[in-house]
Amino acid sequence: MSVFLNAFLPDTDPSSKLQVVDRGLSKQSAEASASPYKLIEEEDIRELVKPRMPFSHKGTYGHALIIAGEIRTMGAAMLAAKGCLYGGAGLTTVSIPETGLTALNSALPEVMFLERKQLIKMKSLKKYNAIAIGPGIGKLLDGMAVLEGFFALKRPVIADADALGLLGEHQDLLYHLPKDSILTPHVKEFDVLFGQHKNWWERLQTARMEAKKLGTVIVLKNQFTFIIDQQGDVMINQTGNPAMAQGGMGDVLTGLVAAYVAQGYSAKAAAILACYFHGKAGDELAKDNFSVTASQVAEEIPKTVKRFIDLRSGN
Ligand SMILES: NC(=O)C1=CN([C@@H]2O[C@H](COP(=O)(O)OP(=O)(O)OC[C@H]3O[C@@H](n4cnc5c(N)ncnc54)[C@H](O)[C@@H]3O)[C@@H](O)[C@H]2O)[C@@H](O)CC1
Ligand SMILES: Nc1ncnc2c1ncn2[C@@H]1O[C@H](COP(=O)(O)OP(=O)(O)O)[C@@H](O)[C@H]1O
Repeated sequence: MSVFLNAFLPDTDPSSKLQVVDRGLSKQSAEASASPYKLIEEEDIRELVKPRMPFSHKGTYGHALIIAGEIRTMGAAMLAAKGCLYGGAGLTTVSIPETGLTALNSALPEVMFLERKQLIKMKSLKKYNAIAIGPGIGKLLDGMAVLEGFFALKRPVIADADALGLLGEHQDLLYHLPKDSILTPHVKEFDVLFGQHKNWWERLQTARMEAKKLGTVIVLKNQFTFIIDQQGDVMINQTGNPAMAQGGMGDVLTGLVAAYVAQGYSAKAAAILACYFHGKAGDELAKDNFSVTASQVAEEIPKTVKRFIDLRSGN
């Protein structure tokens, strides 16, 4: 039986009711029969996810830098760092204001710290395999200078929350985003970036066009998150549930995306794996909990991934 796009949208319109969604990612949209809309299936994740290797060490799994937090939203930085740590990055460094250092060392002793003033020293950034910017940075950090620096280095970034606000205000910068960057807007942030939309069908058409034009991956978050790749194909994530509708959930997702980029996955694969396991961890927690916190989701991720891999290998 065919599945139609409107089943995954919070609103309806005639076009989405007619748009067929393919099950699974294997069909390519160049094929005549393939739809640009594809449901992510368990089988797709099985093909993407890589096991931890014998004789591997922290260097094998990459070093992620998370630029996040200000006085009132230091928690966003902690949650993003936590998502990255529990997502399996070999090393995680967070750049927060120094006022958050005691909290960081108490809550997440595994995570290292980078002073904000180091961010504009480009040489010191070369060692990072993934750079995420935005959760809770507010307006205190000179985010523009930092973003311009990354862009000059041509380093892809994962941009979320307040960094998306900055890109929305400075469209010239948006169109200089390094290729293979990942944008992770929720619906309001998406409209700040690309203008107001009447409905989700229109929003998806814009996302497809912009992802192609920018050469980036766009993760448009909702109950069903849409991952739009550089070719304009739309992958629909089916995991996740309303118990996860709590502040900080997106911050954990950003950290998780960074963890997968650091581990060497492509921008598209990192976005797919992060959305899938983030939602699946939330689904497992929601079996016993009416609502789940962002911290719980981060902490659940290693178990969720382990169970998934063990099921594949029949353990
Ligand atoms: N512990 C912390 O420090 C937290 C910090 N956070 C950070 O705080 C900053 C600002 O977050 P805010 O929550 O104020 O601003 P947001 O821009 O995230 O949200 C503003 C409002 O938009 C609406 N909205 C959000 N998502 C929506 C959706 N999918 N559909 C419809 N409406 C939606 C909600 O009414 C929300 O109150 C961000 O940088 C964020 O990363 C938040 O993540 C919450 C937790
Ligand atoms: N009802 C829901 N069903 C599935 N996932 C949800 C639901 N509500 C929120 N989420 C997930 O939680 C995250 C929320 O992100 P975001 O709005 O950026 O949160 P925050 O800014 O508070 O960190 C997204 O990944 C979204 O898919």
